Amino acid sequence: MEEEKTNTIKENPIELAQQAWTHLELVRKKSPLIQCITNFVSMDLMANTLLSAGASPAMIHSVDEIPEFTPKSLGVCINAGTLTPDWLPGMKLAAQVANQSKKPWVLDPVAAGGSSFRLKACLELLALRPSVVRGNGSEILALFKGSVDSNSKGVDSVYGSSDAVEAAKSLAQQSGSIVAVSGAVDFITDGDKVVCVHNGVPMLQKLLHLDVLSLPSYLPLLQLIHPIQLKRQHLHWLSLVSPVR
Ligand SMILES: Nc1ncnc2c1ncn2[C@@H]1O[C@H](COP(=O)(O)OP(=O)(O)O)[C@@H](O)[C@H]1O
Ligand SMILES: Cc1ncsc1CCOP(=O)(O)O
Repeated sequence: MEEEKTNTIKENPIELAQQAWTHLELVRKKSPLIQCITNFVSMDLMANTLLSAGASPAMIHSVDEIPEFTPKSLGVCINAGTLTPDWLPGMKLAAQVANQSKKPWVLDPVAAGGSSFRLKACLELLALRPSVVRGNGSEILALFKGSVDSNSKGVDSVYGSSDAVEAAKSLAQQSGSIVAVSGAVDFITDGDKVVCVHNGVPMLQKLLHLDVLSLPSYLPLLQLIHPIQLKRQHLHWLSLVSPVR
């Protein structure tokens, strides 16, 4: 059904696995620096996951350091999970410095539809044109509609990922970002093509930050693989290197 509605891409799984391995080896060889501005809940896990991939994480969020530090990183991950007003300027500055230094950055708009403050902050970050936006169905729909969801359950989604595919495509077209929606099927779109990743495990809904689309910290690593521009086929390897699958 989803595949009929969307302009989906069929990939050769063996070729993808080979590419994924090559990419992982490259990450291990280069050990790139990834800056993360993320939530207090999964901060440790994000750092350890990046280390396990072979990267070098740095949880650095002070506006006093970002102008010097962000250009040294390969890419930046910005997660709004435990957002407070005092962290927002650092997030915005890191996004701007990343753009100026042509470094990719990923926006994880956690619980974007949960409150007016959070929604406004996530929309302001979205306006800074992230390379990748990664959210669950509720988060992507909230960004697309630009409205708070009265049914919001905070960080959990009240919609399936397939409910948000068209919103993700429109969001990608409007923002110029690659948009990834997690759920029973993970969808990744550049606004035209849609990659469907069918290897979800229900248990992953009950774990924080252990699935690949919930590992936005991995996404800047893709800059190593394609130094010019993040491409949707490079996102596919992420589905193959999850620590849980
Ligand atoms: N119903 C499901 N069946 C199988 N896998 C799922 C299901 N829901 C989520 N997943 C898996 O869990 C991952 C995390 O999805 P999700 O729970 O939407 O993320 P988040 O923690 O950001 O809300 C997905 O990428 C997918 O692999
Ligand atoms: C439970 C919770 N509350 C605020 S952020 C958060 C965790 C979000 O998890 P992730 O970092 O995987 O998006």
